[in-house]
Amino acid sequence: FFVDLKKRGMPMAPHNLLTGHLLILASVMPSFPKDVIKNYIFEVIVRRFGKNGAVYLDLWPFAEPFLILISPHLANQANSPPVALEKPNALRVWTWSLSGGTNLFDAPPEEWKPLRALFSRGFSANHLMNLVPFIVEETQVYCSILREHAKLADLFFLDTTNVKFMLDVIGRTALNVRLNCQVGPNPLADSLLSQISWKLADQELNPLQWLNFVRTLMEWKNGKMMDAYIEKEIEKRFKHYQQKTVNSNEQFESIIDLTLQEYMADPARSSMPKLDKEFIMLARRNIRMLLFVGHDSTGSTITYCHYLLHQYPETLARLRVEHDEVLGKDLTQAVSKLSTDPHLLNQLPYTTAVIKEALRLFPPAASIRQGVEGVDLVDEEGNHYPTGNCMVYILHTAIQRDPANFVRAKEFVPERWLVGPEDPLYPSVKGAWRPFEYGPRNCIGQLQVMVEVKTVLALTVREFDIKPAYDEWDAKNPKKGLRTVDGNRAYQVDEGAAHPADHFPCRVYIRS
Ligand code: HEM
Repeated sequence: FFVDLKKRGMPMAPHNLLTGHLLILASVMPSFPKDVIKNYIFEVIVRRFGKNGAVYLDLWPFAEPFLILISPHLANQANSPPVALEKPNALRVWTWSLSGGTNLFDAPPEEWKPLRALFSRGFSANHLMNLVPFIVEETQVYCSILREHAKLADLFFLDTTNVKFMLDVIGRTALNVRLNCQVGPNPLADSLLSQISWKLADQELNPLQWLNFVRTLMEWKNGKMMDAYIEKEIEKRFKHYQQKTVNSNEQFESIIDLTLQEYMADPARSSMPKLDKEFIMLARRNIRMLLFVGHDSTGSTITYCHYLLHQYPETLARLRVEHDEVLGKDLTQAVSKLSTDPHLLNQLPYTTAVIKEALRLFPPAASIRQGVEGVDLVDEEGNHYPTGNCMVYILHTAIQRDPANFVRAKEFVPERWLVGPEDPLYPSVKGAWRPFEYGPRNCIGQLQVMVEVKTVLALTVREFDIKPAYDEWDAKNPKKGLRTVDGNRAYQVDEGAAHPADHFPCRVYIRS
């Protein structure tokens, strides 16, 4: 396949019949810290050997052929059907131990369409505002944990704290249950976190993964635990649904409640006395998947917001002014104001810009599609790139940090999201900001992310100063080798989503 691509003049690094591009990959790796996310390495290969932001990469026997993209122009085409709808099998190897089987995230097109329709009500803008009081409630627990760390004056790992915080939030918004994993053990949260940690970062690239029997056993055990917990909660939601037809005053409904209503709206099902097996399986798998995608990337985004705000004190000051203006200077009032009037979150344009800019510099995800035989991408010069037989991989970090796409690309400049087309800062390249991807399979949870992160920033940045403690951590834990990427110590590592290296050691202080 690669010999043929090469004959047709497709861009790639020098190719060896036996080792493909593995040695090229190995030659780039030493210029990065050992634990770095592979996307940084792929970017170097595209820039060195690619053409107009595309390169073919052969990592056999570890992976299927890749077509890697760092051009917004080509990425936009990859997110138009038919390529936009197809997900590769390699992705399923990774996601199924988390979800237990096919789900909205990885389903083939014909199964995906009805699933997306079934779940979309739970993610609508209107519904999201109902969630704010519950997000606020979990944020109060989060703040009390930060206060405790401030009191103890200890070094702790902000990213780990944020991941648990977001698990509590997604437990609430997806399943209507308080997991309380910020403050203690919870079987569902613990099994999910164990499942993630058992997944070798390189699982999808390792053809011998099935030899690890202990992991297989642990994945089975964690899966059973998650299924049992979720099934019990789904049954509770079904009982609630049945009662609710009598008492329709209840305000709050989680994603599973709305999905259940949508499912039962079919007249053939409306008189069902109990839930059918088909729905239970579908709900179980998708709730498992939502618990994963709904906490991981958002936790990382909150960490990077704090990291960048610490590095840019003027931005932090401006953010605090916006919160004073919209929520009042009395911090004790902010909680009740947000809970009673969640629409206040729509009056925080600078906060929105801060989050968008953090997602630009440190996008927690990338995008992957299965190419389709006979479908080519075409660059600005008219060159064709066949997608058939390839996983089409779009590198968000590379696109979003590229000076060709953004003025002052490496700097944290939220102001760029507030200016008009006449301003040189204005982001004018179509598809250059794509943390949630575009097209039919874009992130269904993106509005929820913005609501969650705005709430957290609104309730933390005025009370706390969060200071990275990497220097202190490194002094206590000396390691050989590189420890920064592009000057950043909090470079991204692969932990499901992309997270800051070493879980972001930090100290927190209460502001006077
Ligand atoms: C900062 C946080 C998040 C980021 C950056 C993010 C990013 C993404 C991206 C890039 C995709 C497309 C993946 C691809 O093209 O291969 C995606 C899909 C998806 N995301 Fe998110 N996501 C975030 C949070 C969430 C949340 C909170 C939820 C739900 C509670 C969620 C649910 C989903 C689902 C279900 C899909 C699959 C959609 C489909 O195929 O129809 N995400 N996300």
